[in-house]
Amino acid sequence: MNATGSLSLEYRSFSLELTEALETADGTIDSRDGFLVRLVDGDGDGTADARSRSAVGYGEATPLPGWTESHADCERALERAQDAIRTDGPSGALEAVDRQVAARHALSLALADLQASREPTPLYRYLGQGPMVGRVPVNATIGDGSPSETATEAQRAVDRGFDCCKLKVGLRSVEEDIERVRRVRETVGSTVELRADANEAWTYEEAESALKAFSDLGLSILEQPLPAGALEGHADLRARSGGVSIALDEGLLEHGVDAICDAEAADVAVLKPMALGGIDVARKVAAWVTEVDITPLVTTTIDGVVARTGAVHLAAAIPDVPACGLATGELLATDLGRDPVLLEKGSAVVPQAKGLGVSDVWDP
Ligand SMILES: O=C(O)CCC(=O)c1ccccc1C(=O)O
Ligand SMILES: [Mg+2]
Repeated sequence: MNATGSLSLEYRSFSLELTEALETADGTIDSRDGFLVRLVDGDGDGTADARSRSAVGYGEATPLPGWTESHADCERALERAQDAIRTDGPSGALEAVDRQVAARHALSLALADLQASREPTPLYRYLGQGPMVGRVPVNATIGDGSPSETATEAQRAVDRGFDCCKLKVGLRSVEEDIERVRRVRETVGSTVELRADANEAWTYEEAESALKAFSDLGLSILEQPLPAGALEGHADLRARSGGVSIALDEGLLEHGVDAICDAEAADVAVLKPMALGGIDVARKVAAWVTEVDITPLVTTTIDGVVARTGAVHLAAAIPDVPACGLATGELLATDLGRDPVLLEKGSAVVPQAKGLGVSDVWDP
């Protein structure tokens, strides 16, 4: 692609309601507001040759308070990128959004989509240079609810083909959360993988008593039981987790890989491309954590189809990735366009078209 001149960035805002608010210990998510980004690379002289050389890349910035910059800061960053890309090309534009992770996510995704489309190769192969990957395993995401509501939701997910369910915990007493997991286990049987995400809700003592019960119930992963700051606490929990893997999500964003590794605070690292600043950054973090024997897994921040599909490509570029939190499209009442990712028997079918494989998203 040309360094300067022919590359232009456009963005438009969107608001996507969830079908039902997702209750987490961090707060309730009921709508996702952000910006769809389009990069157009073309000489624009109108000749057939120029048109055949012109290409489009899509990106999405969907800020989430507490995880990324604010909506207003994101918009200002995209404005800067729009100016910078004209004068200084992609590297100048990336520099202009360097500290706004959602805006950087959008720009870097649009650049990667454009470049992969030109090669032409599916985005995950452009990212990972690895073999063809047909599908990546995914988990169902289940919000807070009573024990019987939670069991019903989990069974519904299993009936639709999921074999891994992640339950949001930490909004009720630990006893009740244990009861929820118990009811789910009784309902779905022993072969379904169960995980829980406390989003920092617990004290050490609460986490310890939850882990004891969760271990007996065959829970595979407990995500972020303690506040992000508690690296030592997570390391201590790991030492007595009874076979339950400890995952850090908020903790990874706060401390980075080195500190987590030094403290031996995690078995699993949760990678959210929107919060890390892009799938390119997340891909590097994935390689880095793998090297220090931490298992990477990918989740969305309940994003629109552009960012969600980017996250599917990221997961496909990670060898032997465990089930990822990518089945979040079904939580949205509306979306930016047609979903190119089919969910089938607990897996996301990876698009094999060039680039992201997302089209028809620009016109609302
Ligand atoms: O991992 C999943 O199943 C879905 C993603 C998810 O749980 C999430 C979505 C938005 C914000 C935070 C989180 C989280 O993992 O803590
Ligand atoms: Mg989490």
